[in-house]
Amino acid sequence: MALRELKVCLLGDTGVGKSSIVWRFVEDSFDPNINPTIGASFMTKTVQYQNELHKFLIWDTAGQERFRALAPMYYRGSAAAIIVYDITKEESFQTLKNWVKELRQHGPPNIVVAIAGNKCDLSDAREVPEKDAKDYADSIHAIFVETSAKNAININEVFIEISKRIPVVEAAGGTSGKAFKLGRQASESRRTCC
Ligand SMILES: Nc1nc2c(ncn2[C@@H]2O[C@H](COP(=O)(O)OP(=O)(O)OP(=O)(O)O)[C@@H](O)[C@H]2O)c(=O)[nH]1
Repeated sequence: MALRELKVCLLGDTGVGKSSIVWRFVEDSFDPNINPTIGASFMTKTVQYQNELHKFLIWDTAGQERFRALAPMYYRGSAAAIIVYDITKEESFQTLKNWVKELRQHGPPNIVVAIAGNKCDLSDAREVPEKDAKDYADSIHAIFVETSAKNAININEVFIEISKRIPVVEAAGGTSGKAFKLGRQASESRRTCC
């Protein structure tokens, strides 16, 4: 079975739950006292997707402003970016829009963008309506899902949706296996910028 390495970075304000999402995905656990990330942290997880193995190389960036300038090191060369906001913090949704702009200007041209509205277990304190976020995600052709790292809601789904949007690698020109071409994306057409 073919193994593909997919570099993925997580972006978003501090405290929105980026590390908790990664921890839930890789270790299937939740630490309520997790510390803020310093710089960035790295974890991997391999999952089967159709007839391929997808090894996610996950860079979890620090959301604090003082680390912001480091982000390009992590989104450069990424197959996908998961931009996280906190559904109980409107400000974190505005920050997300700034990350989308930055990726458009400086990110890889074909990067898959996934928007994760985290802490959906706190819907009583919601500040960002799900429909507004979904409409915005649709307008930029991004994956959208509301997640809860705490209650393990929709975490695997984010990565499955990314796998679905990664262009298929097809053998081209006979059976030598030496030449490859990128196939059309399985899902809807989308802008090439993000
Ligand atoms: N209720 C709830 N709390 C969460 C959830 N995800 C994370 N948290 C809490 O939110 C706080 C921040 O989580 P982190 O995962 O450290 O956030 P981060 O985005 O990685 O923050 P930085 O590393 O500073 O960028 C922690 O106290 C977590 O326990 C969630 O889905 N629901």
